[in-house]
Amino acid sequence: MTNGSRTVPTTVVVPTYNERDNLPVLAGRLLDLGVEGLRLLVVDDDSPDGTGEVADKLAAEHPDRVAVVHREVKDGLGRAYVTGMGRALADGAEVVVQMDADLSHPVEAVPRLLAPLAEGAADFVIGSRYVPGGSLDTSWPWHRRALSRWANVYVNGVLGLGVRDATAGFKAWSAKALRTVDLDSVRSNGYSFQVEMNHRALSRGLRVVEVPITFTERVEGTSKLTLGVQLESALVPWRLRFKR
Ligand SMILES: Nc1nc2c(ncn2[C@@H]2O[C@H](COP(=O)(O)OP(=O)(O)O[C@H]3O[C@H](CO)[C@@H](O)[C@H](O)[C@@H]3O)[C@@H](O)[C@H]2O)c(=O)[nH]1
Repeated sequence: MTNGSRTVPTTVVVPTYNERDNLPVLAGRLLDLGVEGLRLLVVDDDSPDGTGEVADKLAAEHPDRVAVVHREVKDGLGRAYVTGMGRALADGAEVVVQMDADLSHPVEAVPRLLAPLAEGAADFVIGSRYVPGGSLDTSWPWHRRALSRWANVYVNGVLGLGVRDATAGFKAWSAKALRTVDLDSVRSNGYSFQVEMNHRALSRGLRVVEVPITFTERVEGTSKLTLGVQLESALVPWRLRFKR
């Protein structure tokens, strides 16, 4: 990303667990975007399918553009993001993008997520399925569609965030915004991580813009959505509301 004539160091953080077939496709498309200063940071949790080795190979092929953090056990999406975002900031990133490895988030939309940050119009940007122009792949299972819609109504009802896609996992953050949310004290680990990040950011006065994206159902691999993640998601908005 550039700001005037200056290249802005931009890191895309991608958590992976069993994404062997998806990761090389995602990496290739990200590196081919033509976004100046863009790097990829993979956070892998010792995936049994060998995703970590695939990531190491990508890093060896693109030493200036791809890096890998290996964690020893599967420890959840939220903590993977906290680790990856912290590392990106420590390495000098001024903008951090978060996205899934499974190609459900459209790679070509990354520049549209970066634009409001470059223009100074937002502190963080949500790739949103629920603003005009955004959409959900019709092949997403009906129960996931219903759960996603319901989660947004629920979260906004409890917390009044005022964002249309409160659980979205495709976002771009300025470094200042990530420092303001105080990553190290984030507690949520499933997709309520997204809710907690929004809540922290908005309650600290940060500005958000939602840009429309089309969310596509993954082709390879499986979702890691568990009952535990869903229960956490039901409880987290209340914990945040009463600040416990
Ligand atoms: N390192 C690591 N990565 C993980 C873990 N669990 C999941 N991931 C990675 O996190 C990404 C998202 O995981 P999925 O399991 O595919 O997510 P999902 O259920 O489809 O949920 C997506 O949509 C939700 C909104 O509907 C989002 O809230 C969520 O963040 C994600 O984008 C993938 O790249 C996956 O490999 C983990 O424990 N550790």
